[in-house]
Order: sequence, then structure tokens, then C-alpha cells
Amino acid sequence: MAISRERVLSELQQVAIPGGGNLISADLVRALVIEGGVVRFVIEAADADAARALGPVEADAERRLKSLPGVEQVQIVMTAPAAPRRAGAPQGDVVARSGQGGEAPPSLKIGRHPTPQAGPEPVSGVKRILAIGSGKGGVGKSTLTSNLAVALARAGRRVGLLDADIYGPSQPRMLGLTGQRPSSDGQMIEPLHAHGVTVMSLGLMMKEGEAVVWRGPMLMGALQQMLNQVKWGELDVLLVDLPPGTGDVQLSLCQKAQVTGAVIVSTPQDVALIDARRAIDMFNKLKTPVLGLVENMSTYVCPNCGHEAHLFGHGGVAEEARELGLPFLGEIPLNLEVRLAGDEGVPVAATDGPVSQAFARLAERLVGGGMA
Ligand SMILES: Nc1ncnc2c1ncn2[C@@H]1O[C@H](COP(=O)(O)OP(=O)(O)OP(=O)(O)O)[C@@H](O)[C@H]1O
Repeated sequence: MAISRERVLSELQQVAIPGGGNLISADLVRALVIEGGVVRFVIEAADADAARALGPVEADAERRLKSLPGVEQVQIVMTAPAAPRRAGAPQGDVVARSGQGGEAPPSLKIGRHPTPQAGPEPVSGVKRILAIGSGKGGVGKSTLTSNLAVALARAGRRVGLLDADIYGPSQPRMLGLTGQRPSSDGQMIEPLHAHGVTVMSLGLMMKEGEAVVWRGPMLMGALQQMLNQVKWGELDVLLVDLPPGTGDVQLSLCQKAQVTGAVIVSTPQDVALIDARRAIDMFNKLKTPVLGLVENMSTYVCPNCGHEAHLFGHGGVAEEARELGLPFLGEIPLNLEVRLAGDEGVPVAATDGPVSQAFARLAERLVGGGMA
């Protein structure tokens, strides 16, 4: 017989946490889902240190739940918000700090409790959803997403890009959409279009410079709205630019949408690779197939003398992919043009040149493999 939610919650009440109390009394459990014999939930720690201290607690919770009759599998994901929580933020609500000037965002209220649904659902009109993730911040995941989207559009695919990097939505800037607002009739959002790509970003629903502090359920609701209340139209592929790391957005996306698979971006440094491994592990736990790895900031070619240097090492991601038995999808060089183009709002993939070709090859690889 399937285990009840009450039984799971009462067992979690027995799991003591450092400093006193238990997982439930300290309100650390989010997104508890029980499907047959599988129990899944998130432990939301206050910050990275707290998450580390909760390691043994996670193990204790897993051990206890696994010993209960009717429980076959326990999947726990530990998350710590990338942005600090603001003191006094109301529970379960979105807190937006005002930016400077700018037009008011569209009327649709973004960020609300999710509506219940049985499991991951397709997004109407969208054939494939690719999650673009990274273990570590700053490895160029957003840059890769915008350029890949443009390269896929240039290859004739119908492409959408959802910027779900709520802690630092950068797609509006990278795609030259800063200051533009999607319109909404209060029910549905009309997305924007740039370089042949249909674009929606939480950044476009907020004033520039606003910072948001979200909690798990609100985040899930906002993501659900972005997937289902945006007029995406008919798309061959929707790329989702995730925040770095392993947190609520990743979990919400995989629980709410039928994600075709995840592409993991890493630089070749060991430290980035260790984090990339964590991200892969999380997608495995969430049963989202990892389609492959991409190495960003690979080779540096000096624009003056043509000398090749490997500032962050080279080939580490391909090697890692081999070790993990995952496809290596390609490498993107470290090139000043990539950054300048991103800052100017015209992704380098929209131009012609060797770096643009690197993105075109990556796009070709995905299309050829039936992934886009
Ligand atoms: N291949 C590249 N060559 C040169 N600069 C790059 C390259 N890839 C990314 N960058 C630059 O590195 C910086 C970080 O990139 P980006 O914002 O895409 O990273 P991210 O992984 O999405 O970061 P975040 O953790 O903030 O989401 C940006 O200034 C970007 O222009």
C-alpha cells in the first residue's frame, strides 16, 4: 500500500536538526511529492553553510523514510537560495524592490502559488524543452543559451528562450531587449522576439534593477505561469536558461514540465567540473536525461598574434563526459567578441565569423541528434 503524506511528515518530525527542533518544526521541507513508492522533497537551507551542516540530517531523513513500509525510493534535493533572503520578507510571497524609473511591468501578476497538477505536463505547441544548466555561476550558461538559440533559429528551427535565471536574468540585455515589455491581457503574456527567437524572461516582467526574493512555492507558481501563460506558439524547441546550481527552479521545472533533457555547461577548471557533476547528479535524481556537456571558455586565440592559450585548461569537460558516459556536445572558445556582443545585445551567433561557427556546429549537433 502507498505511504500517506501524514506518515511521511510525522517521520520527518523525528529528524532532529543542529541547534534544536526538527525538519518540520523548522519549516525546511518544500515541494513534498509522493508518487507510488517514491518520496521526493527539497530541504531548503538558509545558505550554503547551513546546507553543508544539514548533510547528516539529509542522510538521516533518507534512512528513516526508506525503512518505512511502502517507500521504495527517496529523493531529497538540498537547496540554498543564491540570493540572500531579505529580513522581514513575507512568507510565501514575492518581494520586489523598486528599481530606478522604467515603465511599469505588464499587469499580469507573476509569482503566485502553483496550481495543482498530476505530474510533468507538456507545454502546448512546444515539441521539446531543453534545460540549460551549470553547477557553478559565471561559466557562461546564459551566453551559451542566447547564442545557441540564435544559432538554432539560423538553422531554421522554431526556437523559444525562457530566462528562468531569476537571481540574475540577463537575457533581455544579451538579446537587446532591455526596456521592452511584453504585453499581457491579464491572462496571457505576449512574448518578445529577437534575432529569430521567441523570448520570455522574468526580467521582462520586472523593472530594471529590481531584485526579487522568492520562496519555493511562489517560484514554482511563477515558472508554471511562464510555461503556460506565455503565447509561445509552435516551437521545435524551448531553451530554458536556469539559475546556476541545484535549487528550486530546477526542481520546479522538472516537476511541472516534460523536459526533454538537460545540457550542462562548464568551463574546463576542476572546480567548475566538480559543481557540474553535482548538477548532473541532481538531474539524474529528478529523472531528467542529461543530453550532454558543453565546454565554454575553452581555447583562447590571441586576436593580435593568433597564438592559442588555454587559460582555464582544455579538454577537461570532454574527459569528464567520457568518464560519466555522457555525450560531449562541443566547445566554445574564450573570445572577447562573445562578451562584447552579449553586452551590446547582438549575440555573436547572429554575426559571421569563427565563434559564430562554433555555435552553429553546436546547434547542428543538437538538431542532428534529434534534440532540437
Ligand atoms: N566564451 C566566452 N568568451 C568570452 N566571454 C564569455 C564567454 N562566455 C561567457 N562570457 C562572459 O562571461 C560572463 C559570464 O557569462 P554568463 O552571464 O553567460 O554566465 P552564467 O553562467 O550565465 O552566469 P550566472 O551565474 O550569472 O547566471 C559574461 O560577461 C559573458 O559575456
